[in-house]
Amino acid sequence: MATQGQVITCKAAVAWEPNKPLVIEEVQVAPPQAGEVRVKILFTALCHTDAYTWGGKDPEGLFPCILGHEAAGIVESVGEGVSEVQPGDHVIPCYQAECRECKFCKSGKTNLCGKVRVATGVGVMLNDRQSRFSIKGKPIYHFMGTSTFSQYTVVHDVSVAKIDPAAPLEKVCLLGCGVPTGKLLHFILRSLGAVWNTAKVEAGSTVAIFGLGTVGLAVAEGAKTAGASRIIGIDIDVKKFDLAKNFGVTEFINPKDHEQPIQQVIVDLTDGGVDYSFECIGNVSVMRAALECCHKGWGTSVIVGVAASGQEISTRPFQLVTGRVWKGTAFGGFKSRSQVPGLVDKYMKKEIKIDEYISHNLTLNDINKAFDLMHDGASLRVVLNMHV
Ligand SMILES: NC(=O)c1ccc[n+]([C@@H]2O[C@H](COP(=O)([O-])OP(=O)(O)OC[C@H]3O[C@@H](n4cnc5c(N)ncnc54)[C@H](O)[C@@H]3O)[C@@H](O)[C@H]2O)c1
Ligand SMILES: N[C@@H](CCC(=O)N[C@@H](CSCO)C(=O)NCC(=O)O)C(=O)O
Ligand SMILES: [Zn+2]
Ligand SMILES: [Zn+2]
Repeated sequence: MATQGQVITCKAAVAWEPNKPLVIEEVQVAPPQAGEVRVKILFTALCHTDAYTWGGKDPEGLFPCILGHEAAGIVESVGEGVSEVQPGDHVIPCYQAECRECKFCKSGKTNLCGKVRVATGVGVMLNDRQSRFSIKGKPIYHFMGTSTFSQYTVVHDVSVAKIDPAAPLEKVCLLGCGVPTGKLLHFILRSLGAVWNTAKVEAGSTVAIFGLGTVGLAVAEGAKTAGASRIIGIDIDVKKFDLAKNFGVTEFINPKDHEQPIQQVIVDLTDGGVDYSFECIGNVSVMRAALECCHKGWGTSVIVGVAASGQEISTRPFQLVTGRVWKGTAFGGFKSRSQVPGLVDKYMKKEIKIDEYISHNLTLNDINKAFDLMHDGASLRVVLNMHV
């Protein structure tokens, strides 16, 4: 291919400083080194985590950088030793890597992978601890090992999932983060004990979901599929309530309508608390409420939201002594390279929703408008066409 082994100059949205509008720049993207893959990004969506890092709340946030981690594209070229993908393959970059060799991957206990995390946390590639992005010689940091707000990006080979080439990339890009993250209910249930019959356990269970963005709505969809009898959605933005009905939410609570703490409101409504709760916001006070609205003896609360640097969670230990369980998840517990292709197949068979989470389609040039829509609560997922 003409570009193989060459530096590619293309457009990317660069975050020069926290909170300052992203700037569409011409960036130079170096060829992939050993174990790396250069991907032409066709479509990317925005996730709240991009806004969080851009907002200066991420202790791992480095500037200038190229954000973005929910995307789909086509492999342009591969570095030495890359065997699982080749130019032309359709792929989803995966911020959560899967090397299949490290102690995390081999543990059978987690979807986290240790192979490249040390590099992706500091915005560089593992090989030489350098960035593949630059502008006139000035390095620009990578983000989450994906940097999908660029027309071309370089990722580690352990961070790319090969998918069905028939899948529409403008839709399945959402499988790079938000939708799988919300599909975590089955993972949580599995981790509670393989001997349980999931369907029987779940029939009749009650669920509270704090935050009805894409992640919270995907949790609702999963809870509905699992047979939950009551799915209580909690949000301070009433616009989310009508929408959330389509994803299985059966009751709504706006904390602003209540004087009592929201956990008390939910405990009163549910005869002592819910079986499962999910915090999909990133607010540590809400995390506490989400734990404390769980039923004594068995209620499980899952932290999904990402909280700002320096924030800590707290509760009375008595909440845990009396049987509530507090846990968290990254990427819904899915092993990325192994399981993302299967999620694409499920979408193709109409077994999981994706289209319903896409509220806007814009272009890379509109990226700041897309962040405005997110901040105004006016969007679910905004998908950017990267080459228009
Ligand atoms: N753990 C993971 O793997 C993972 C993956 C993706 C996203 N996330 C995180 O999940 C969270 C949700 O992501 P998203 O993209 O769905 O975000 P989003 O911005 O689309 O949705 C957040 C929702 O929370 C609501 N909200 C805000 N403050 C609230 C409050 N105090 N009480 C009730 N509702 C409130 C907002 O109105 C909005 O509807 C973010 O923190 C994101 O960083 C985590
Ligand atoms: N950099 C932050 C951590 C951010 C975080 O927790 N990220 C989630 C994914 S959010 C996707 O939208 C995650 O998967 N974490 C596990 C990991 O990063 O390995 C910080 O340092 O606080
Ligand atoms: Zn995300
Ligand atoms: Zn690994």
